[in-house]
Amino acid sequence: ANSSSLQQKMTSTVTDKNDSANAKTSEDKSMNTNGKKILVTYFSQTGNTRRAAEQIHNLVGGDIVEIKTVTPYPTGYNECVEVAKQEKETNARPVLSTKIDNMDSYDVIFVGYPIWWHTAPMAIYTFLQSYNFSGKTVIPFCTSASSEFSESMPAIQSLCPNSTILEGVRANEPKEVEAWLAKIGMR
Ligand SMILES: Cc1cc2nc3c(=O)[nH]c(=O)nc-3n(C[C@H](O)[C@H](O)[C@H](O)COP(=O)(O)O)c2cc1C
Repeated sequence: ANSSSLQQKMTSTVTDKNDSANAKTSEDKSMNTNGKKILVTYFSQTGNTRRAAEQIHNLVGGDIVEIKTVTPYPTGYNECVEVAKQEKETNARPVLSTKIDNMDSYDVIFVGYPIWWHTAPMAIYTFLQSYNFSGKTVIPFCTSASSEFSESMPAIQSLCPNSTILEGVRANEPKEVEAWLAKIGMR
């Protein structure tokens, strides 16, 4: 391949690469993406998970997409808690407005969400059931008030039965996010 088409390929694979945040060698960078197409997805009601997703995206590159529901959740905390409780109890699948047409082209999908009622929000259940993640690498992360990441693991495991699921993290602390990405070989 000539250098300009290679360049094009690299930039379409790795967009928004934050070089100043990535002190590693170019060899490490290419190992990180190594022909793998990365997608960072997240659901966030109040912005915490969005911040974590943006940090991850800055560090690993790839594309980033917010998972949104057709019906927004109430902005009031108590009201939102009630709706979420109802959805969990009825095993609801809230309809998403987010559609990712080229999901097949991604190899590695980060999936971020707040812990709601000790699991992932039901919107994440809808999301993970909307695509075929077989053979793909799924990397979950959450934010929470106090719950451990592991509370959401049974949901992710049952929703992605044929995926390689890498160790997830509670991504509240930016420092821990960096350490975690290094640990799972994504930096
Ligand atoms: C409906 C609802 C349920 C929640 N349930 C839990 C929970 O079970 N455990 C916990 O530690 N935090 C819980 N929280 C707190 C959120 O997980 C936490 O604030 C998270 O960082 C919010 O992420 P976001 O800003 O991306 O929406 C809940 C919040 C809401 C709105």
